[in-house]
Amino acid sequence: MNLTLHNTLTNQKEPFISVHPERVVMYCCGVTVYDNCHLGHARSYMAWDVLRRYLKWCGYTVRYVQNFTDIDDKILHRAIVEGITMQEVSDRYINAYFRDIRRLNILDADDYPRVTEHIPAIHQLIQALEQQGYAYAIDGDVYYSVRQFSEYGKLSGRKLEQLKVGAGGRVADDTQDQKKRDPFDFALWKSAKPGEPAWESPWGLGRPGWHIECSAMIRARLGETIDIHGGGGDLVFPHHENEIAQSEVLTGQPLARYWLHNGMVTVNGEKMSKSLGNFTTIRDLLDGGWADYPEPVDPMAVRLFVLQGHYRKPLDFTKDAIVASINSWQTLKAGILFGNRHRVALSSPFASIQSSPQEPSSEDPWTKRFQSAMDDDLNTSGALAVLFELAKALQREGNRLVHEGKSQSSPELLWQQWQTLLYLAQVLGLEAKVNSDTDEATGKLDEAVITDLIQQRQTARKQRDFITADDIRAQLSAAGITVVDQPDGATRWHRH
Ligand SMILES: Nc1ncnc2c1ncn2[C@@H]1O[C@H](COP(=O)(O)OP(=O)(O)OP(=O)(O)O)[C@@H](O)[C@H]1O
Ligand SMILES: [Zn+2]
Repeated sequence: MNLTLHNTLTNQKEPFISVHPERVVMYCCGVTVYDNCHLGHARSYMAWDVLRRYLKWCGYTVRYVQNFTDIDDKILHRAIVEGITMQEVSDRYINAYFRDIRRLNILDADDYPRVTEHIPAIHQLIQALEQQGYAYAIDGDVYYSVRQFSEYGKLSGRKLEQLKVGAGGRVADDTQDQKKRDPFDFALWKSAKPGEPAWESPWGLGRPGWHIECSAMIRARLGETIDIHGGGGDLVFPHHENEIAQSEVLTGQPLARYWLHNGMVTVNGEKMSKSLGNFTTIRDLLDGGWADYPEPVDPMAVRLFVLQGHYRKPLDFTKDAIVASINSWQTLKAGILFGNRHRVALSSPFASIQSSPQEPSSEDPWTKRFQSAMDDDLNTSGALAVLFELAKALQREGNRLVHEGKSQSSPELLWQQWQTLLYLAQVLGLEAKVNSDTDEATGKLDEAVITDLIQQRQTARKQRDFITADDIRAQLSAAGITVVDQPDGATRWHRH
């Protein structure tokens, strides 16, 4: 196990060593649930999903917790506009979060704490800070006294003197800010304004500030020190800096050993964000609702788009980049479905396809290269290069099978390469679902494979390569598919 991860705290790549040798505890800041998720959110959660899958493959038991911010000015604003409660807004967008994020094959977290469920834990933490002189209350508001924490700024590398006054985060409020003893202080608890949802507290009716929620939820659900804390790079300051300040002054322990931050998805160089209005939702992208490319995009192509870049770097969202990923996915998918497509021709090891692929040996050269790329701070583009090489090698053999009736490598070797491809692709969450109506025992082709073959045949016909076109027709016919060319140039098919 040689995993190195870039730690924002030290600004360098460090060997990963967990607190407990077999377990990894991870927390990542979740979404504020007032709207549908966009591609920026998808990128963040995909990065942690890949890290989690990789850690599991490395043999760790991973506990992964991700919160939902369900108290926030933006949620409240939406509730007022729609004439519904804050909880109705957050419930709706929590459901939407699951609907969208699961389509991208991002695994569910082990736990999704919500702020509204942690009000007592938040009170306890604020009280402890107050008792020890790190927080003070004024007129029902409570503030963290930043100058009391000598290490403030250690994550972002900023010195207090350089900080912009009033950068308290998105919960900052002008009138309340005027009460602070020091402009750098930030709100832990905010007194209720008329008509706002509010909770009883030792300081009167109010609601928590934004930063305190993560400190309180980590403490309540995971303890004093976790292994990995993740989030977008835009959260380093002030959010994560404040989380450290709130938690570490009390425990004297690091809140997290490794702080990981993903780069932003950008549009023309600017962060994709709801507030800037330059966002594309996951849903629109997957359902053909993106004006630049009004066709449904395969969720796996979106995954490829994200994983082709390094998680720490900015990722510019353009039509060209998405189209390139759609095409790359076709290549990888053909490799992933190699066994399903050629099982009849290859018979023996392909006769019974298992539902989960066989784990490759650690001595396998493809696997070693994949692993060393991933060990290098999750170099997913390097890992993908290995998958593409495997897919292309299989594709060449597939073509031989179709054209020459036999492959160059033995079916056993092809089986092994194919299993390695399937297995490693799954470590990155890349899977081509075989339709449920596929009858694997009889070797029937599933729809994705058929459509793919028909597309290949159409391309061959356009290029006047009628031998390949006829081969594909024969292959489909052998699998029980009749191909009918329509007068308008389209091709239909049915099972015979
Ligand atoms: N454009 C983006 N690229 C990458 N990560 C992002 C992007 N936008 C948000 N994130 C990350 O997604 C997670 C949840 O974000 P959150 O709900 O706080 O959204 P946000 O930053 O307020 O976005 P918005 O301004 O669009 O509402 C955070 O870790 C955040 O850093
Ligand atoms: Zn957080």
